[in-house]
Amino acid sequence: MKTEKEKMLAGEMYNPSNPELMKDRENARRLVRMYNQTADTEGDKRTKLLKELLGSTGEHIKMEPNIRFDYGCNTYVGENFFANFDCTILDVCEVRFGDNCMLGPSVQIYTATHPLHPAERNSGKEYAKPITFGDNVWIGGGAIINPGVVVGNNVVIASGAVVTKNVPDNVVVGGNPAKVIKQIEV
Ligand SMILES: CC(=O)SCCNC(=O)CCNC(=O)[C@H](O)C(C)(C)COP(=O)(O)OP(=O)(O)OC[C@H]1O[C@@H](n2cnc3c(N)ncnc32)[C@H](O)[C@@H]1OP(=O)(O)O
Repeated sequence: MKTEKEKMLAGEMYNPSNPELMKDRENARRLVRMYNQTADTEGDKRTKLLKELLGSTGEHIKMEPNIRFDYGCNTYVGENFFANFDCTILDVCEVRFGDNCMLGPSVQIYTATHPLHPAERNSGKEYAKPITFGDNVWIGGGAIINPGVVVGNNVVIASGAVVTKNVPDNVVVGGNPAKVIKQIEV
């Protein structure tokens, strides 16, 4: 039989009050709190904390405080990752970034979701869908990425976009819901 954690990562309905999951979230909050209390002069400490918090990182990673994660360990970032202030990643399912990805301020990435039917939602059970980004993705400030979205390579997501569907390679998308604004010749 699957554990609640295995169900969660598989995108199935799971119980978030499960003790193992609560412990994982407490650990993430501890590391996030330490990170958000660091000074700008403590670059090495920030890198060390991010490497402890996240599932994996490249050599070069920078995130401006404050950061927020549900688990941290379910987020995997490639080489040269940068996130500006106030990045929120609800990584109930996996969030994966390729290389050279850059996030503007207040970007929000939500794998977490809930049943639409009120009786099912009120049961307390919930589920999530993974989110994936290719290489060379720039996400503008205030963009929201919804559960289950797959973003291609060489993509620009305009500021304030709400991305609800998959995004192909080499495009700029923007708006709510986000649509292709222009192609990028690569
Ligand atoms: C890592 C960091 O810290 S980044 C710092 C934070 N900075 C940002 O978040 C800025 C993000 N930049 C943007 O959103 C820009 O608008 C870009 C990069 C997406 C597009 O820039 P450009 O290629 O110069 O596009 P341009 O200004 O020519 O606009 C093209 C069309 O898209 C529309 N558009 C531009 N930005 C947006 C937007 N954020 N949302 C919706 N539509 C937009 C324009 O109105 C225009 O529409 P039209 O053709 O009907 O007139």
